[in-house]
Amino acid sequence: MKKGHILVVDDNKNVLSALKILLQSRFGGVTLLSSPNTLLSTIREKSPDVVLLDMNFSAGINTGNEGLFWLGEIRKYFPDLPVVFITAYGEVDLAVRALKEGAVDFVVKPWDNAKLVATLQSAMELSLSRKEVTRLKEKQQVLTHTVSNTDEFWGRSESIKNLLKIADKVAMTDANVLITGENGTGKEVIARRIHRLSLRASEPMVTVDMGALTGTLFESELFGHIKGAFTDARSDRAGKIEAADKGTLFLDEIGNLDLPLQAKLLTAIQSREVVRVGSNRPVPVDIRLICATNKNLFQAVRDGQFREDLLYRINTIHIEMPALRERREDIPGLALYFLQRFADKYNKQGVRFSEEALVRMQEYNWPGNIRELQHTVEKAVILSESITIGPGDLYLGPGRQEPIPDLGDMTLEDMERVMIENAIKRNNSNMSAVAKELGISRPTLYSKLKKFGL
Ligand SMILES: Nc1ncnc2c1ncn2[C@@H]1O[C@H](COP(=O)(O)OP(=O)(O)OP(=O)(O)O)[C@@H](O)[C@H]1O
Repeated sequence: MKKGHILVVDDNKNVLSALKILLQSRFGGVTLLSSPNTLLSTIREKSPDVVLLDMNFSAGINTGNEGLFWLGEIRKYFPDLPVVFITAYGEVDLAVRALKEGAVDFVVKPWDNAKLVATLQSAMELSLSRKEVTRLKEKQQVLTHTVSNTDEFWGRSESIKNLLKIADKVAMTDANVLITGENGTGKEVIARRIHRLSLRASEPMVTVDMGALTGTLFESELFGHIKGAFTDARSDRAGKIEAADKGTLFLDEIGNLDLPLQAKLLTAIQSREVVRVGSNRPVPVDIRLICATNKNLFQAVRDGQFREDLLYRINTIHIEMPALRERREDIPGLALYFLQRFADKYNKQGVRFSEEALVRMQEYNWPGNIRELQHTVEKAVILSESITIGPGDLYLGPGRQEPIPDLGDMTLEDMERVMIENAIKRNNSNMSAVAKELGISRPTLYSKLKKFGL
């Protein structure tokens, strides 16, 4: 399919008609202008992807100043719109000046058709990727402004108060932050809060889930690629690191990154530059890095699975999210917060918890943490037939409400092991059910089984 819209500005009628014939068979649309006087209003009206601009318009004057003037105007009002100059033979010095002032390329008259089309096509790809970045930034701004403080509820426990104090203080700096903690403890929520309170809040926070992609695709997702770098690379594309320029890059599940990519990421962080796949041209980037993981990266370093120098780079400030069972005093507040939210969403105003339901929630261990509490409350609001949600409406399952055993001298690891062993027994070794009950993914469960030799 033909795509892209080219605006051609040249005072020579013959040039215009020749270009029209050539370009309309290759691009989605062509607009011709014989004088630049209405250039800005035409751009506003037609939204072209590329402007092909002559350097001289007044008869007898060939200083190129007119072209440069109009280039300046376009850059002022439409900074993302690529401009390609068309110059007379012998004006190459002038064209070089135009490149310095922001034109993306130039072609010399009389032009070679194939070369001209190729030049416009790559300018158009540039235009599309600039538009994509702008779109992402705008979208992010909308998100940043619609997520207000009321979308967070933290609680009053000492551990949470201390954590928020550190997070809010570090937000204003550009320090890299590592957030660790079990699944569902709010690592992403705290990352968003740090971004929102930072000086970069009007720029995007770009999230990359390091567990979702592998190999070249992943590398290109992070670093971008140039056309032809691999089979599916049909055009130049900026990666997520470039898209986060001037904003925050949130790398979720950083513990899943393999060693070769850890080395590339480290180089990018140290040099503050990225090199797109297939290119050797570094592009400068200005990012604030926030990483999250549920893995113990210090252990991963000892096991040779994570680079120590990278860990040292990403954890200038380390925030450890407490598990919900370690701050039980916050459970009722969080439950009521979610109750209010879902009562509004499902139009069940007036719905409330019975005393027993609140006690049961406070005693329960919440292996899936806040995410599990949120789902439990949502399900209860949807399914409960009375205005009062009782313990039975929480569907926490009999196995999950066992009294907390006397922990004696047990370490955190011992407890984890016992929890896994009990869950395996309860679920007759059905590993999907075990993972679900514990609120962790199957790969996480298997790596824990391996670790404990179960
Ligand atoms: N302080 C909070 N206030 C309100 N909701 C929260 C809070 N913390 C977490 N949540 C909710 O709990 C869910 C899990 O939070 P989040 O995704 O931030 O956890 P996570 O630790 O990043 O999880 P994972 O490790 O599984 O990616 C989300 O739906 C989030 O909205």
